[in-house]
Parts: sequence; structure tokens; C-alpha cells
Amino acid sequence: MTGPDDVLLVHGGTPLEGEIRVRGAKNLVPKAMVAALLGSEPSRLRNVPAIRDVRVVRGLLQLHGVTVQAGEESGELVLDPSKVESANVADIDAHAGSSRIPILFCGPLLHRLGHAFIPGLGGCDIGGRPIDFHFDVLRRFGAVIEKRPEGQYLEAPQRLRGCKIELPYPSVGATEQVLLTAVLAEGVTELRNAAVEPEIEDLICVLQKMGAIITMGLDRTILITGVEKLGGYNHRALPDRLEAASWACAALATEGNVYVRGASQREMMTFLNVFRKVGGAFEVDDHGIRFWHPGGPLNAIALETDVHPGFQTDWQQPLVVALTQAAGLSIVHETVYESRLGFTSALNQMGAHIQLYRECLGGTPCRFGQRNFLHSAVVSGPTKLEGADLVIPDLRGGFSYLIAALAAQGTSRVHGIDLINRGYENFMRKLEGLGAQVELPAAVTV
Ligand SMILES: CC(=O)N[C@H]1[C@@H](OP(=O)(O)OP(=O)(O)OC[C@H]2O[C@@H](n3ccc(=O)[nH]c3=O)[C@H](O)[C@@H]2O)O[C@H](CO)[C@@H](O)[C@@H]1O
Ligand SMILES: C=C(OP(=O)(O)O)C(=O)O
Repeated sequence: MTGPDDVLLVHGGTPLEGEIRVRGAKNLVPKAMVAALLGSEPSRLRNVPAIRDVRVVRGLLQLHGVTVQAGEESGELVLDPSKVESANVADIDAHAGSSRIPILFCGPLLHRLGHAFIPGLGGCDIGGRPIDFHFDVLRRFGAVIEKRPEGQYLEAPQRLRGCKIELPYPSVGATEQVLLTAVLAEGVTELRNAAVEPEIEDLICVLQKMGAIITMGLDRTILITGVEKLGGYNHRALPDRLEAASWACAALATEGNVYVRGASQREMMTFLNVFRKVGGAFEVDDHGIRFWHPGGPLNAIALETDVHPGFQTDWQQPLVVALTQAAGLSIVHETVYESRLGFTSALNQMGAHIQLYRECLGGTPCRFGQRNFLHSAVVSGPTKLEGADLVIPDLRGGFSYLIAALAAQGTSRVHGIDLINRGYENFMRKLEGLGAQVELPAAVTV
């Protein structure tokens, strides 16, 4: 919801300089919290960022009788699932539209209670984002699913049973759905065409600490041998490679120099290669990565987003802003989400030259080719950006607009900044710490 407090004035033209810290990954932490539901003992999750997706999951867990308390160290949560109980449907429904994580409660709740109610999902509006794979796999385990006006109601008439599954596409969420369901199902589950993103590996580490038996094979195959009971875990969440890359792009686009404490090379190798090809400089040390613009022109590139180990789609939007400053024609082919380039029209209003196409402009024909989706872009640069009135469309698009406004000449009004809190911890404080000229209008109009 946007209101006067949800607008940020950004005075562009100042390079971002300094240091910020990233904590645990948005795309792992809420899922590790859900995993705690499967245990018979408390779990400790460390390196938890203060972002909205964590708050949403905390609320849903508490509704189901899980106590969630702050631990001893900063960013530590202690989750005790010993009194899991059914929650009131109206209370769960209050979380409708808030995040994509509620769908991952299915398996754990079916194991613990024999039933589950899942509200309508939220998440970024970057494509249709169906959940058919999730329900197909849950049915294979033996769940019965009924669509009701207020959401989805699921039952497990008997203990869920392991099965053989092949995903039509290596979906991150559907892979996690299988993992969180198979670990306590009877017998063995074989998952083919699984997603293998670093956050999935980290979730597998969490589950293994709880007592699960999971083997990651070659060729996207995962084997899970169901066990009778799981304990708790003590885990430090892997760092947020998506947030780290966003700050890297902000450093590049503003001709700045930002040290991202906590950023980890291993999970960012594909991004780092692309960053270097574009002309960005970086240096890795034991505690993080420094990103900077080394001076001179940036290079145009051809880029396709893909499932891991390809170029992560969530890196695409911030990088496109940096590409508006590169000399020549860059090609961006978005193959994961059919509508993730709509944010570029506002960049064009700021002076960028970005043309969208329905064709697959990269080397790989994707699921969206020959259909009515503007999913390829040609970015021609470099272009001077001017401040504008911007309305944030989604999480990464929102951060990209901040980058564009910071790189632009003049002042931008960025509306809907609260959306950024869903995945970027303390972004306002971080921006100010890096010297960004930003102010909330409340401070301006008083
Ligand atoms: C909370 C979280 O972790 N979000 C991430 C997760 O989203 P999420 O898990 O929702 O993304 P998926 O990997 O499932 O989606 C990938 C593609 O599969 C399609 N699909 C997916 C499920 C399904 O049932 N049917 C179907 O058709 C989607 O429409 C999309 O085109 O992985 C994405 C891909 O790395 C990231 O961009 C998101 O940041
Ligand atoms: C698409 C994203 O997230 P979600 O799946 O939570 O909408 C994202 O983090 O960029």
C-alpha cells in the first residue's frame, strides 16, 4: 500500500561509497523456518535478516503453535515446534497475498496435523507464477487437495508415501516442496529435474542436521529416504547472494565503490563473471567482496537468465540498470519469468533506450518464445538518466529503480518503497551509510 510515508526522494549523481553487510538469504531463511515445523525439538537459525518475508513466516508458525523467540546472538531465532496445532482459517487468511512461502507449509503440516490450509500466495508480480507443480507432487505423495473460496485445503488420509517425481521444469519452490514432504514420508522419493540453487543446498543441509537422509546426485536428481522422526537444527543461513549482487550493480551504475561484508564468492561465481565482462571490478577477501567501477566505459553484453548454475533471474533487473551505462547494444533474454522486463518502461522515461521483444533473442529458445511475452530486451547505451516519478512494481524492480534514481541527474520520487522491505534489510540505513542523498518526504514537508 503506498501512502505519503511510502515515498522516497532520491537526489541522484553521487557515487555510492562505503560498506554494507548482507545477512542470511531471503530465499533460504523463511524456508529453514518452515523446516523447523518438521522437528520434535527446538531449532536455532542464525544470520536471520529483519525482512518482511521472515515476519510473515514467523506469524504463520506462531499461529500453528510454534514458539519463535530471539536467541542470544543478533539475528538468531529459536523455533520450538513441540506444540504444533491447527490454526484458525481466518487468521491464516490474514496472510493471504503476503509472500510465496505459505505453499511450503503443506508437507510439514500434513505430517504434523494430517491437514493444512494454505492462503492465496503473494510474491513478485513478474509472471503467472502457477503452483501446479506443487499440487501435482503433493498428490503423488498421497495428499488430497480441495480448492475453497478462501484458499487451498489439504488432507493426508494416510501417512504420505515416497514416490518418483520428474519436474517439468527445475522449479525452486516445487523442489523445496518435495524435500520438505519427502523427509518424513514413508520410503524413498526420487526427484528428477530438481532445482539446485545454493539456497536449496542450504535447505538440504538444514534437513540433514535434523536427521534427514538426502543424496544430491548428478543431473539434477535428488534421492530422499524418509525417516520416522526429525530433531532440531542449529544452522547459520547462507548469505544473500541476490542482495549482494544488487549492491554490486548499485556501485557500478553510480560509479561508486561498495564493500559487501558477508557476500560469498562461491554462490556468486556466475554473477561475478558477468560483472567482470561488463567492466566492473571486484576483489574477494575472507569476509566479503568489494565491488567498484574502475573508470572508463562499461561493455555491452549478451545475457540469458537461467536456473542455477546459470545467471539468476533475480540478478537481472539491477544489472539492466548498469547496462544502460554500457557502450553499445546489450541483449537480455529472460527465460525464467515471462513478464520480468516490464520495469524497463520507467527506465525509458528516465532516458534509457530499452526495446522489448517477444522473440527469444539469446541462443536458447525458451518456454516463452512464439508466445505473447515481451521477454527479451535490447539495451542501447550509454544513456544519461534523468530523475523521474517512479512507482515500484516488484522487489528487484524496486531496488533497480533506486539504483537508476541514484545514477540519474536530478531528483526522483520513488513510490511504494515499503515493498523493498520484503527482501532488503535496513535498505534506507544502508543507502544513507553509503552517502546516498535520500530523504523521506515527511522530513521535507515538515
Ligand atoms: C521465495 C523464493 O525462493 N523465490 C525464488 C524462487 O521462486 P519460485 O520458487 O516461485 O520460482 P520457481 O523456480 O518455482 O519458478 C520458476 C518457473 O517455474 C514456473 N512454475 C513454478 C512452479 C509451478 O508450480 N509451476 C510453474 O510453472 C514459474 O512460473 C516460473 O516460470 O525461485 C525463483 C527462481 O530462481 C526466484 O526468482 C525467486 O526469487
Ligand atoms: C522473485 C523474487 O521473490 P519472490 O519469489 O519471493 O516473489 C525475488 O526475490 O526476486
